[in-house]
Amino acid sequence: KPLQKRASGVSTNSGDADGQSFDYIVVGAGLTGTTVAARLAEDSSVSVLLVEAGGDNRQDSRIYDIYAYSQAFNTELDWAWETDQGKQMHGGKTLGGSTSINGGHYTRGMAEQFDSWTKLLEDSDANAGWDWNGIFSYMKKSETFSAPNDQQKAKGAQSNADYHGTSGPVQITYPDLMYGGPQQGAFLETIVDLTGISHEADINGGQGNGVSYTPLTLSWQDDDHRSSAPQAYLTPVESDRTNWLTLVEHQVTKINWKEGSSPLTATGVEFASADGSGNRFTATANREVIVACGAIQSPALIQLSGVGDADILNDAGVDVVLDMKQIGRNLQEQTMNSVGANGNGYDYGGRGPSDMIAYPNIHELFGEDAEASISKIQNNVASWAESQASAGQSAEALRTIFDIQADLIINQNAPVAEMFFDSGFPADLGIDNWQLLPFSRGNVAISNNDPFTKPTVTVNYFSVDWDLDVQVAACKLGRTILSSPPLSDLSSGEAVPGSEVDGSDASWRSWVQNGFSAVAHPIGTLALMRAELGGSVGADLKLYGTENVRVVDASVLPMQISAHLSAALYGVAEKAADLIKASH
Ligand SMILES: Cc1cc2nc3c(=O)[nH]c(=O)nc-3n(C[C@H](O)[C@H](O)[C@H](O)COP(=O)(O)OP(=O)(O)OC[C@H]3O[C@@H](n4cnc5c(N)ncnc54)[C@H](O)[C@@H]3O)c2cc1C
Repeated sequence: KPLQKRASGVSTNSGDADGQSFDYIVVGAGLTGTTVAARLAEDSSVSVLLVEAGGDNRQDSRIYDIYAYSQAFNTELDWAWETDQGKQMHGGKTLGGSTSINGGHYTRGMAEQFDSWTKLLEDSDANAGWDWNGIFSYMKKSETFSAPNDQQKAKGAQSNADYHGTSGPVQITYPDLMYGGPQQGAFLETIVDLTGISHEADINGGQGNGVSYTPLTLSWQDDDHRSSAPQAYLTPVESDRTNWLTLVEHQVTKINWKEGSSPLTATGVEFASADGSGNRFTATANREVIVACGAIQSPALIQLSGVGDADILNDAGVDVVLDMKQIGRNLQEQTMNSVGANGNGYDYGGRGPSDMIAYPNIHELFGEDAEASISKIQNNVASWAESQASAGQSAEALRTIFDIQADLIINQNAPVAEMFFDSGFPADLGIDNWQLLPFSRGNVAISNNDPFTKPTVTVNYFSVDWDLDVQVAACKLGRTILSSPPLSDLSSGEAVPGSEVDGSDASWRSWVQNGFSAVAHPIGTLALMRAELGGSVGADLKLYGTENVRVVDASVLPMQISAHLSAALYGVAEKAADLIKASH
């Protein structure tokens, strides 16, 4: 019997996957799903189906134009989840997921933060490569770094070749229209003067604590357009990889299980048109189902498939297949407030995007109040674990995790805030400030059995008040920086918050709490940790209790890192692809 010819490339036709079988079915064509699917499909003897709820918008300028940041928000390209406290969290609903709508800023965090993940795993998995060295090598594998050219160097960009890859799919470099005016350099000088933070030539080698010009995920060979996950991993091989089908505009509605199997064995997935209309279809997975829907939709999909906290599933009307209360817990999201001053008419000297970022540690952020903040952590970490227990596995489990987090902050100088110097937002001289390492924990839970109802997202922002201390300290330091030389020489006065904040702690706290936004860096909801700590996957990334379901996306990060997330996640996804390949 001749082999049936299977469809490949990017399709909107459900019939191309319905009733078909594939070796691997990858759910969600965002950062991690696209990376894993592409690497698996390098083996021409296996077949790969990648399913994406959003459309293929690669030709849409809101996607490819790196200067169009935020134009996709609250459109069909954005999940725009509502969260507690009336906030909204953005996430890409399009081929490429959040890499198609994100800011493109490329930073990696601190080596010790990755190393700490091994402490959360079983002892037997301590050498499985879930540490800085292991993930750093995979970050490099994903990357082609183009060192700054002479004009970019003249504007301040520097790099260290040892930190970067030269032959990976994701293009990393500086924009041609990089700002060359006085503002970025003045911010750098001012924050170094005020805090003693070190000026790092290239912050992407695991040092993480410092202030630096930082590169972006964009391609100079392609007019400085965005180097999204599909532009990197799919577009170049789209017509060659006849063993790889990407089905867009279709949402996976549940994972199908083999009746009575234990551990649970996935037979494939059910899917439907992403507008929620029409029939349910089925595709079969010969080997594995790989979940990559991001930290909000992945736990929701697993709950819809009958795996999760029995109380949540019962309330939602979903039959319980496996009671695992940790699914969707341990959510960690960050908070942002921006401060700004009007300029004195100086020339920006380019178009950006902004690329000057500071990552202060607790001493640099709090200055003379640092010891008090350290004592606050030491004296309260046990009670915080108690107060967050319902969003974790138990108070005891959270205590173990919080002790590791506290050690990173207190003893390893892990950066506690990001201060992103933003030319033109919210005023000429802008600083976006965010708390990087919250102790507050939240959760994601489906509210009914309709896969097209978005899950309930509860972040519990600032439920540990130290998180608010950090957010306030960053905004205060931002104000001080804006009013100190040499940056203040470029200013004609503070614009935000201005007279709304009189400088008292109370006025800062209320301004921050009223005005903050979610950063859109959710992680942790299916964490890479021991089950007793509230983890959902082990070092092989297999969902506990299952035979052939892996999770490869931002859900698995057990704790926040002091960086934007994409660099780390490309590393995680590259590593995931290798371990899946090696296991068959
Ligand atoms: C507004 C914004 C700005 C950001 N800025 C930066 C930045 O400057 N630098 C940086 O490094 N990081 C940034 N990030 C973070 C980074 O982009 C994300 O952390 C990363 O993309 C997450 O990867 P992921 O694979 O977990 O999820 P995603 O990339 O979000 O992909 C998940 C995909 O799954 C799809 N999906 C979900 N459910 C289903 C389903 N049931 N069936 C089929 N498909 C489904 C989604 O539509 C989506 O395409 C930003 C993120 C956002 C939202």
